[in-house]
Amino acid sequence: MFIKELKLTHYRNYETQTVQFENKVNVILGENAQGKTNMMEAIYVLAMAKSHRTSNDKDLIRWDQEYAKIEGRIQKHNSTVPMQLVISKKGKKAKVNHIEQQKLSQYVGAMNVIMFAPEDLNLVKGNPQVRRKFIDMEIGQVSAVYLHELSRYQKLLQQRNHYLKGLQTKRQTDRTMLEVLTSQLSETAGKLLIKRMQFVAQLEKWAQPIHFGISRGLETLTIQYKSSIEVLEEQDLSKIIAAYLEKFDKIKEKEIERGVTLAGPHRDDLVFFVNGRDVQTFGSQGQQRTTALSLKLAEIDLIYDEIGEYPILLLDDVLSELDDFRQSHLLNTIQGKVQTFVTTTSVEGIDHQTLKDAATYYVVNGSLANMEEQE
Ligand SMILES: Nc1ncnc2c1ncn2[C@@H]1O[C@H](COP(=O)(O)OP(=O)(O)OP(=O)(O)O)[C@@H](O)[C@H]1O
Repeated sequence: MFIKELKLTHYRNYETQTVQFENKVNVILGENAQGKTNMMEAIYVLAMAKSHRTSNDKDLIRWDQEYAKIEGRIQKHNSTVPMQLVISKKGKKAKVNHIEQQKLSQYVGAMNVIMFAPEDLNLVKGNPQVRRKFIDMEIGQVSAVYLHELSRYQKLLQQRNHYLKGLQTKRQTDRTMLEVLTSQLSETAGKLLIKRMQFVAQLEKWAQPIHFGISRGLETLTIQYKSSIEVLEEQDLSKIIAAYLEKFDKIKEKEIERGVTLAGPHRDDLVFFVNGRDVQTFGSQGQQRTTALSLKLAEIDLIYDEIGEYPILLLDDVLSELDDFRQSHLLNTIQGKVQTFVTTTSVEGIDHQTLKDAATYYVVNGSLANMEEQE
């Protein structure tokens, strides 16, 4: 799939901007603080209905305005799909094919993007929360059911924590409600866990040959899903639910004492190994970078495998950060099949071949122009 046209209204430092894009590499050039990242973020938000860099939607609205609007025409399976997202102080409204989507979980997935920005190195280096968010966002792109289960899980978790706090302070003494919530939580946790384990197996399958290639055949990447229960190989839902119930039964007193839920997908993590060693602890900067890049590139194949279309790739400020070998590896992976957006302050350090075949845009103070049309 690819974006044919993007229109921004009152988005960050853009007043109104309409731009046509081609199904190839699009380079967005500009000095610092002109609006390069804002443009990439707008494409990401159009797809995911949330930003990768702020959880406060109001930040996306131009300072002097009441709402922000992102509209896109997406070419997909031989048809053009209009998408629209309006962000106002009251909330978000999303449309696909001019039809308003009642739930954002139904909207997400109509368009698929993969963002690779400098902070994605935190995927390996950062805390478990970053990796959990990565898993949730990526599965969510291809599974509306997963997003639905995830929001159910979060609600149940909140209720359960609230109830545990009540027991802790002895405002509550009856534990019946705790049992009900534990059983509902265990069932939802089981469904999430199975999806996550399937995702991680696929991710490893696609990332392994990519990592092997980038490391010139020297490194084998493996990924382990770390769960708060003993993970069962056969991924049988009823057995997993039983394992959660058993776990909760064991830690019941501790949970009441602490007033929080101590097991479940909200505490899980991913561990990346290179040649059997934990990259977070033992990996060099280069190995961590290669791991993050391999995971992002693997997602291109993974999404294609799931939906039969390549996603759109957003490389924000990272291409010039990669050495020539990693750059050419990346470009070989996407060549001719993945619409790619690259932001940079300078073309220096970017592979010649990439620039030769690319469309170049220049952004100054919230205004984007196609360099060829300018000439
Ligand atoms: N809600 C907003 N309304 C208006 N302007 C905003 C808003 N949010 C951010 N900006 C402005 O957008 C500009 C930053 O744009 P952006 O982050 O896209 O920079 P960039 O071109 O990617 O620069 P760099 O190369 O430094 O990353 C800043 O001038 C900032 O003040």
